[in-house]
Amino acid sequence: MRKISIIGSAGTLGSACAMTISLTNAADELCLIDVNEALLNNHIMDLENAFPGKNIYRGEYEDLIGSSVVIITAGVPNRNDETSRDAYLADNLRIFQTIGEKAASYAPDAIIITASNPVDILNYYLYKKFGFSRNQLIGYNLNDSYRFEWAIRKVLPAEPFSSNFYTPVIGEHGETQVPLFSKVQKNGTPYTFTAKQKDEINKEINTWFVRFNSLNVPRTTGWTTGVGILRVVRAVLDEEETSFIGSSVLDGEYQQHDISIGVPITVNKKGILKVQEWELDSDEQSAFEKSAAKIRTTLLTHMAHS
Ligand SMILES: NC(=O)c1ccc[n+]([C@@H]2O[C@H](COP(=O)([O-])OP(=O)(O)OC[C@H]3O[C@@H](n4cnc5c(N)ncnc54)[C@H](O)[C@@H]3O)[C@@H](O)[C@H]2O)c1
Repeated sequence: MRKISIIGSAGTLGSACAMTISLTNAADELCLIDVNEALLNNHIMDLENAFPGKNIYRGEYEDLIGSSVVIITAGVPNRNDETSRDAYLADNLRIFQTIGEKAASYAPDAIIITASNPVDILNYYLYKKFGFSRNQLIGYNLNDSYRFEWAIRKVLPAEPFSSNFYTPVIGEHGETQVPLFSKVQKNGTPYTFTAKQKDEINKEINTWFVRFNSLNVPRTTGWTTGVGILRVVRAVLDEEETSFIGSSVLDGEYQQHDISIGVPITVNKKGILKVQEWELDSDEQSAFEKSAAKIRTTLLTHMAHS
């Protein structure tokens, strides 16, 4: 019995995840939770018509019982004038106090996929405050790797759509993210970039968040995230091991402790089995260390008060 619950499911991300999951056979039961009852009922009336053979319903926190996977996309509304996801931290920490308590009491053994921002901090908060083990907690940051591929395709001349790219991004899900040019593969073969190409690709990545917000529409990236979270959900329901980048609480890997940050992880239905320790180029290593230092500073500033 594969029961998936989504907290924040009336929102852009949560409803997109409900849709992408419903399009597959990933869940036998989909429990949707949100404080915005009217909007959630609107989604449910729509989804149950689209998928009449599926068990999709509005739940309360008690209905988290029996969940194999809990996806958290709850958060305060997006604002267009922010340049950093950290701007939502204080408000979302308050929301996570309740969500963390409820998830820990009703679904203590579930795999928890957190998407709410800032994702590295909130994933670590769940670990530190509510007794989840680190293998249960995955912070969702795959959009960064998807965006790296998008930027590469934008910059490389006439790259056919049939080319298959592997484009991992580690570090913070934020301004200090680290695209791993040294690990990019095209059709399974390492790909080498010129310095100019790297600069152009970095520019696309580094200006993306501000450009997206400057459209002056408060909607976040529901489609990208719905696609990526489905991938993570399938991986954590499977006996087989899969690897991808996720934010994980570290315990000595990459010489880091007491933070959650984007790293390569191996997962299956038991959650995170292993953090893979890749050898990084020296510039990537120092960028990763800077990224970890930024997360640690934010944690020290905010967690002291929570
Ligand atoms: N990790 C990523 O890649 C990624 C990508 C996009 C957005 N995000 C983040 O995901 C979060 C959600 O984004 P969105 O666009 O779906 O926002 P949204 O405003 O559309 O939806 C958030 C939902 O959370 C609900 N909510 C608030 N407090 C709640 C609570 N205590 N319990 C249950 N539900 C609650 C709201 O009613 C709302 O429906 C934001 O923090 C956003 O920054 C992360």
